[in-house]
Order: sequence, then structure tokens, then C-alpha cells
Amino acid sequence: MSCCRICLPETLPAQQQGSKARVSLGGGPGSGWRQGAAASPFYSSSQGGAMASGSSSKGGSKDGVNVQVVLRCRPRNGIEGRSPEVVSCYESRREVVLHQNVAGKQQSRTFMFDKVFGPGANQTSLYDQAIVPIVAEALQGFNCTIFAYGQTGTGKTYTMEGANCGASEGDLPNDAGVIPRAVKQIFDHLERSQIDSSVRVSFLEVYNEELTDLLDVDDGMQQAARSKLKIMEDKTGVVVQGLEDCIVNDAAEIYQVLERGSAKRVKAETLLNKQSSRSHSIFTITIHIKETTSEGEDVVKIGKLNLVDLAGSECISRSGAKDGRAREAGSINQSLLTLGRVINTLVEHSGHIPYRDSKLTRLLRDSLGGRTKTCIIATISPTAMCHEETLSTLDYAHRAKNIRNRPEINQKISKTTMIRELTVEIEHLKEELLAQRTKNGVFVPLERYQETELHHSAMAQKLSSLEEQIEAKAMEVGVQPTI
Ligand SMILES: Nc1ncnc2c1ncn2[C@@H]1O[C@H](COP(=O)(O)OP(=O)(O)OP(=O)(O)O)[C@@H](O)[C@H]1O
Repeated sequence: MSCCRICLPETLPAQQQGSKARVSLGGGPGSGWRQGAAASPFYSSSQGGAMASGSSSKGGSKDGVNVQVVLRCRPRNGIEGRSPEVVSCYESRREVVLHQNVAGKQQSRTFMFDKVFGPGANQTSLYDQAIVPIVAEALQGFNCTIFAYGQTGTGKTYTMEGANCGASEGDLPNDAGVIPRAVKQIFDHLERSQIDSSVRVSFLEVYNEELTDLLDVDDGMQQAARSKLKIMEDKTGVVVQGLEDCIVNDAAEIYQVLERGSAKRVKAETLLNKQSSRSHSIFTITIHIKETTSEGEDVVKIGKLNLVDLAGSECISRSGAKDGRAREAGSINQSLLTLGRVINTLVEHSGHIPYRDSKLTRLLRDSLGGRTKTCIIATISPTAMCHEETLSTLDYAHRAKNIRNRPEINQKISKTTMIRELTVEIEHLKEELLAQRTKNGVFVPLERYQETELHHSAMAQKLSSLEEQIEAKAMEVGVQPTI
């Protein structure tokens, strides 16, 4: 009979769930702390550098800020043949015009965005103009999310990851996308300011409503065989239980991690894209920076950058998706549909927000209407062949501009709290290690374990539905829900 071992005590403190710090790649220091000029081990009294500030936890505007929406139109590609161009981009006016010929009459619709990048815009100009300020905010201690949304084959992965950048060192290639450039900006900043800091990354895949860890060491394993992770919610927000958080010591290490994880994403050829990503991916960079308050107390400032590459929205018949691929496309569209419903409800203030209807929206909850600073990069094709999907992307993205978030700088953690949490984590890890070695953990038969799991998930569903009812009731009577 196969058995599952459960070590007691089972759980880590809330903040540490899903943050199984792993030995750093490339053999750097185990703690993962990069030390500034005057640093002593772990913490030093060096003055944090340009960004050091007091220990206040609020930094955002009270009324909130709108989600930023950037529009990018890629150049035409080989697949589009001679299909005429129907999109005009006016970068300085921040406008996009979509033309259509209806019964011999020219009709056009104009959309305005926070920034517009036409087919001639390269990766550097998009990054410098639209992304640099967001990454700077993550370095100041905000949670920030940048996500690419658009029809399949319109350049989401090209925009987020880029092309030909692999595990590069030194200068980035011209085709490098947002992720490698953000990594470079972060490490350049930390090196320049000589502050004590640590950087961790995780890489999550959402495929057919299942979550897998793209950094898990499961070489060669098919997606279906990889272990599936669970989403948990606690006071600190959404956590993915069991997701590895790798400590990285320099930009080159992150490029390796990105390349390794990206190679594992589910991809397939469709009629619209030879290398179509069939999953959503979330690459998260967490930055811990040490600061000293004016009272001389050492505190840690934490900033987070979520870089999301969504699977393409697509018309199933036009993309050539069949059987398993059609189910996949159905699941992709389903989660994007939920994302659309979440956006609509937020914009129209029309009651209950269906975050819980898909894994993607549960994960992005704080980025849409929450405390995160969010930027959406909407990608489109310039040709008539994609007119319908382009219109849908433009409508969707234009609507998203009205979402208001209330970003707040993350609460700084004092040295004492951090040491206490790390000590607890070490104790738990020691207990797990000892139980592994001596096999004296708690063993239960697989069937009983599965029963308990079923019971837990039924309870969790019941709790969710109760929470939803409370939220809906609170909306009805116009009070802020406290759950
Ligand atoms: N702005 C651009 N400049 C040059 N080439 C581009 C641009 N955008 C996309 N491409 C090229 O178009 C092709 C499709 O792009 P990509 O795979 O990034 O699309 P996608 O939106 O991520 O598609 P899917 O949703 O199917 O994964 C790639 O070969 C990519 O290199």
C-alpha cells in the first residue's frame, strides 16, 4: 500500500507558505543576501542608498490610480500574406485607428491609450518609455504587475521575453523583451546603489486550469506528469503552496532560470503562430532591500514584480485547434473570458467580482482592483485578416484603462521580525529533514489522505461560497467587505 507522509507541524507561517527558498543557482551564498559596500554578514549599518526612506507603509494615492494600458501593434508577418493593413498608430497622440470597409464605405474607430507603439517601435523604446518607471516602483517597495494580452501570434511572448536572448551576459540583444530588461534594471540598480539586498524568482504556469512550477527540477517530465500546485488565500493575499522561490545572485542567473522555465511551457503550432504558448505564465521577481530608519533600526523593504504572459485569445476555428488543442483553446478562452468579466465588473461597479471563477483571476486578484500597480500591454496585428480579434482586444484593453487600483508600499519588516520568521522556517525545515531521515513523521494510508484532502477541498469551497455571499451582501448594502 502506498503511503503519504505528513510531517507535523504541517504548515509554515502564512508569509512563508509557498516560499520554499531553494539553494541558490550558481553556488552563491545560501542566505541569498547581496551585500552593499559597508556590509557585514546578513545586516549591516550601511545607509540604504538613493531610495532609503522612513518606515511608513503607505505610499500610494488615496483615491487610487488607473491601470496603465499600453498598445503595441506588431509588423505584418509572413502568415498574413497580402492581407491589407487596417490599423494606424499615432504614437504622439497616443491613438490607434482601426479601419473597416463596410459595404464600400470606410468606417473607422479610434481608441486612446496611455501609450501607443506602432509596428516600427523596437523593444528598447517600449521598455524605456513604458516599463522603466514601473520597475523603479517595484524597487521602491510596491507590488507591480505587467501583463501582455492579445490574440494569438500578436507578439505577447516576443514583448515579454523577446527573442534570441537566452542566457546572455553583459549587454542584452536588441530583441530582448520586458523580462530580461527588467532583470537588468533591477540588478544594475542594486549594484549601483551598493545596498544589502536579496532577489528571488518564481515561474508559474497555468495550463487547463492547473498550476505547475516551471522551475521544479523534473527534467524531461511532460506537463501532465508534473505536480500540481494549489492556491491558498490568507491575510497576506494569494499564495501558491509549494511554489519554489529561487534565490538568484546576478542577472545572468535569472536569464538561465527564465530560459529553463520558458522551455517547459506548453507550446504548439497553430495556423496563426508556429510557436504558440498554450498556457499563461507568471514570472515573479521579489526584491528584499535593507534600509536603516532614522531611529537606527534595520528594516527590510520588499518589492514584487509579476511579469505575466497570457496565452493568446483566439477564434478556435481560425487557429486550427482540434481535439485536445480545442479543449486547451476552450480553457484558455474560458479564463480570458473570466478575466474580461472581472474587468467589466470592476469598471461598471456592478456587484460581485468573479475572481474565483478561474485560477488566472484568483492569481491576478491583487493586480486588478487591489493594492498592486498594474500595466497591461495589449498586442495586435496590423492586418485585415485579424480585424475581428483586433477590435475585441482594443475594446477589452480600452475598458481595462478604467480599473482603479489602490497601490500601497509594502509594510517594511523589522530585523527582529525577519529573524524570528527565518528562525521558525529553519526549525520547520530541520523537523522535516529529521522526519525524512528517521522516517518518524506521521504516515497515513493514501486513501485516508485523499479523503482528508477531499474534505479539505469541500470545506474550502463552502468557505469560498460563504465569502462570496458576504461580499455580494456587503456590495448590496454599500459597505466594504472585511474578508
Ligand atoms: N513587434 C514585433 N517585432 C518583430 N517580430 C514580432 C513582433 N511581435 C511578434 N513578432 C514575431 O511574431 C511571432 C509571434 O509572436 P509571439 O509568439 O510573441 O506571439 P504570442 O502573442 O505570444 O502568441 P501566442 O499567444 O500564440 O503564444 C514570433 O515569431 C515573433 O518573433
